[in-house]
Amino acid sequence: FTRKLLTLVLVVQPGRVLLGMKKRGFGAGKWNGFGGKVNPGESIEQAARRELLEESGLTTNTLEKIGNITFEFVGETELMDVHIYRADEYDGEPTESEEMRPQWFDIDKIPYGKMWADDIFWFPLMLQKKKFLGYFKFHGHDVILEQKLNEVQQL
Ligand SMILES: CN1CCN(c2cc(NC3CC3)nc(N)n2)CC1
Repeated sequence: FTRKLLTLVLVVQPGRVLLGMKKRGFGAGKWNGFGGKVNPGESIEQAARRELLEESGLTTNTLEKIGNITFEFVGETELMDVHIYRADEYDGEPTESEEMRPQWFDIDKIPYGKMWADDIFWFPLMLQKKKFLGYFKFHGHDVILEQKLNEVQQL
């Protein structure tokens, strides 16, 4: 298998989380955090900051590494290696971009039915500020065939 480095940033405030409606490309039509690819010569954290700014208009001083999930898709040889961060503070105003339409969601109204199927499993850990390692094997984009998710003390 080859691994593709990807980032995902969740901006969390007391009682609410900022999600973006993906307008095009991979995951279009789903609510998600903000993220993308890691360019050559960029650290994963720098890539996460860049994508947060590009996709939401926000910057942050408090990017906490909280998770790492590997995704396998049946029949594909490229794994997705998603590095997940939490930002508890931010600067700027959530701004729609070409990629994303941002919206705040109350924690008890997170639209899991309109998000990637894995989110319902690890969001609760993210919201409790736990750190985790995960592995999800997908058949297509909607069916999880296998999953592993473990809390860890450090990433
Ligand atoms: C650049 N993006 C960032 C986020 N990302 C994913 C993937 C994902 N599940 C995988 C089955 C697709 N679940 C969430 N929540 N985010 C993919 C790549």
